[in-house]
Amino acid sequence: MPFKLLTLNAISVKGLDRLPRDSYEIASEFSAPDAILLRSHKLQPTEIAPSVLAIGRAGAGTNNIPIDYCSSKGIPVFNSPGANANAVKELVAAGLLLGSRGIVEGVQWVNTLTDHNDKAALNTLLEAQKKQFKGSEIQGRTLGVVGLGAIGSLVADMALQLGMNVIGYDPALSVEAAWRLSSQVQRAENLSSLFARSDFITLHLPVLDSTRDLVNAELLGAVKPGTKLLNFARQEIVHEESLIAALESGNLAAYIADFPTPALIGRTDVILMPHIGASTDEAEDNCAIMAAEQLKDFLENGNIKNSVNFPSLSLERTAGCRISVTNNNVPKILGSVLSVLADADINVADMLNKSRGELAYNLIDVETCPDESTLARIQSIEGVVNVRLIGPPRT
Ligand SMILES: NC(=O)c1ccc[n+]([C@@H]2O[C@H](COP(=O)([O-])OP(=O)(O)OC[C@H]3O[C@@H](n4cnc5c(N)ncnc54)[C@H](O)[C@@H]3O)[C@@H](O)[C@H]2O)c1
Ligand SMILES: O=C(O)[C@H](O)COP(=O)(O)O
Repeated sequence: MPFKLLTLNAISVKGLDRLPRDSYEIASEFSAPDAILLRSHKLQPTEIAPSVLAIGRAGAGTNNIPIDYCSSKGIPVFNSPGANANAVKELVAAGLLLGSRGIVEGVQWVNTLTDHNDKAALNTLLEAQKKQFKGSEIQGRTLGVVGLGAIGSLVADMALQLGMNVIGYDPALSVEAAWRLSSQVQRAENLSSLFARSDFITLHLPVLDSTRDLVNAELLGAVKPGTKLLNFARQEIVHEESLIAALESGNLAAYIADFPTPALIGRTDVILMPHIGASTDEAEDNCAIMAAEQLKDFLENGNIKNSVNFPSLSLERTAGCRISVTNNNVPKILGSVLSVLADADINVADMLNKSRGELAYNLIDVETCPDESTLARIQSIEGVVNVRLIGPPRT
């Protein structure tokens, strides 16, 4: 039986092509899909059918997915870390320049000159008026980067290459991200210090309960007059009323962001883009390929890579069947599962077990495939969230 994959956003064909059509049916409507692949679609628990085994986010942020609900149902949610980072970095470069030079106002003004048919007169007008659009250079200015993961570290490098000083803040920097980071990036001890020292501040962290409204009146009160804030992460990270107050006080000179809201649209001190940070051919392909390959490996082998709620786990296939078991992360459950297999005279060829937070996940390769009643006995063990029989390896 082919796997049914429900897509809830347009997903790059290059990604979908990683899923052979003899093994995968792909459609934007299915009543009982095996997996869901999406981008920013705001997924409601009611849209997740009981048949869903996994959810793939072709992108970085997973705040549009009800993660706690998925964990409670034993559904791993995957994302595509780093796959769109370069696209965002390039837009941040544009954002720094849009915030420093009279580009937006200048282009808008030029577009009003459609009835000027005389080239020489037009040129005289342009030369007389261009002083309105004078800006300043970013070289030598200080950029504060909040969040030094896939995007933040690329932005930091790009800014150094443009001759900026870079200060970074990330309280949970991963070891890989730390290795990627240039030694020229100065470390801020805390956010207030970063906000106080920067000419530009750029946000590259996820929206979580702990980061919602992180940029508040106190932090915005600490900035130097003339500071510009860039937000290509998520609107929810910036407290909107405090942002508007900081702009109106003149302390914050500009807000350049990828997340328009009614209160921000039309302000001359705000430049808004329609959430296009990851909207490049390259990023869309990279994200879709990564998400599709991760879902494929999970559906066909139970392996997990780049999940935001499950542990990473990969076990090379042996010839026979594989069972995956998700359970609450408490003692004795794995022992009970193995007892059920022993009672059914099923020999274990290989196994791997890992936990993350409140969940544990196990892959058990068996020499004979268990029948429905053996699987039902495993499912009935207290603390088992779900059990799945994965057929022999596909070639
Ligand atoms: N505009 C867009 O189209 C677009 C595209 C991609 C990603 N994003 C957003 O950018 C976010 C970051 O993406 P990424 O790929 O760099 O993710 P990432 O996971 O590689 O990096 C995020 C970093 O933020 C850090 N962090 C967490 N809490 C923090 C805090 N309180 N203060 C400072 N740092 C903190 C983490 O430790 C991590 O290093 C995504 O979660 C998404 O919301 C937006
Ligand atoms: O978190 C992300 O990856 C970005 O916000 C991109 O979202 P998109 O896939 O809807 O463009």
